[in-house]
Amino acid sequence: MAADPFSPVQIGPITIKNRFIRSGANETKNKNMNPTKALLEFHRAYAENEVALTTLAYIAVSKDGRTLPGQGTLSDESVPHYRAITDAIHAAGGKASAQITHGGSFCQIKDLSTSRCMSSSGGIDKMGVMMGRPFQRAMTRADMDMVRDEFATAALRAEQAGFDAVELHMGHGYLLNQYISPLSNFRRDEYGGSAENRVRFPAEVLAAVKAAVGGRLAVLAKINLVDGVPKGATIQDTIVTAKALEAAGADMLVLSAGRNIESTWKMFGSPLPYDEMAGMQKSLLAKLQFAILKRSTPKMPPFHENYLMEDALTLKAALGPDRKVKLSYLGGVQSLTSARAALDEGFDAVAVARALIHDPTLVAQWKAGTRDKSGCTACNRCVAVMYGPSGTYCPETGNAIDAALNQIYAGEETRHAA
Ligand SMILES: Cc1cc2nc3c(=O)[nH]c(=O)nc-3n(C[C@H](O)[C@H](O)[C@H](O)COP(=O)(O)O)c2cc1C
Repeated sequence: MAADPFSPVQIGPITIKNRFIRSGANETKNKNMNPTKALLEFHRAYAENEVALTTLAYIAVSKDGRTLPGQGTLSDESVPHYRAITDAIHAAGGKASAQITHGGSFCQIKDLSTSRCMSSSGGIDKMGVMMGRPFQRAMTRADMDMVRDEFATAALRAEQAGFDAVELHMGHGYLLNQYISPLSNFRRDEYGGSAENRVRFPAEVLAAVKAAVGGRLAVLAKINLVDGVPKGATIQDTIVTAKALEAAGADMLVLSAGRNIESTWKMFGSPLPYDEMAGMQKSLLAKLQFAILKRSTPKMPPFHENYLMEDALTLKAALGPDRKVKLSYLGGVQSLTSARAALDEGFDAVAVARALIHDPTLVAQWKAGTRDKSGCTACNRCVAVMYGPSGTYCPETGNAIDAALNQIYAGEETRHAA
């Protein structure tokens, strides 16, 4: 029977009050790797407006794992800052998830990281070429142990900071996806080759996180259904990936698609505004990067709601009726009607990013019955401004928790009052 969108659902050891998850979307509202009051207000608004689980996006497991200056890390220093945010979310009736991640070969911004970029495989990285830091090295077993332990430590710090869940980012081309995807994994050991081998390290990381916090925090993994380009991960690969992550103890899989360089259109179901993004860059190399990405974007059908449904249904069917792992549909949920359609298909929850960036009160409006369709046009200008000084907001609505908040708080850090 189809779930009521406003009925609770259990994810591992936690229960969230309804089926709506605010999907992780880089807020870039941290300063010196610590969250700001703007980040607190950003997420408080979601919790006050009926989002059951709001995800603080891209929290790097180490300083070297960041890809943008406004991203945070879970360090001993930042724990009290994050505690202030989770307290605010809890007081507003919501729950908080920390998306923990590492950029791997995407960590090319020289001022951000201290060491040479590392990835599943060595060589020249396409993004790195344009950022002036082209070479990445293949991770050794010692590197893999270090990163695995960093994920587990970050999860423990997330628990200290009052988070209810952690989400391991295994999609979109970041480090753990650099193992899963055949576009970036050329290893010849037991961590490369078949889909079973490619998911082995991400599954080890998940098992370490589960051993650290499982039973107290929900452990989610965000994965790609498909990479969306020839030679990329297929849905058959992802069936193997999902089964391995379920066996490693994942409580929920959040089902995304596409890679940051090769196939952003697959991730978003609509093209990125590359001209606007190029215009915001100072360096010629960065402008060139966006021009190349624009040229490589294929002609695609117009954006439509629930654009990842077909692959999501294939995966769900392959996991079978007795699957233990919960599944969150994601991709183009822009109305209560499309959210209901996903729940009617048997998904346990829906994750929403752009429609909630456009209007953080949307789920409350759905609950009150005052609105169905979001006004978000999937123009993706929120992605373009993410690289600017205000961090992520909707330039179309300039919503209540946008740049104004950043001005009020001017990057002020959020220290817990206690
Ligand atoms: C501005 C912006 C930033 C994003 N940053 C992240 C991120 O940090 N981590 C992540 O997993 N996904 C990120 N995403 C992807 C979204 O979580 C989501 O997968 C995608 O937008 C499709 O969902 P939607 O149709 O509900 O927007 C971002 C999306 C947007 C629009």
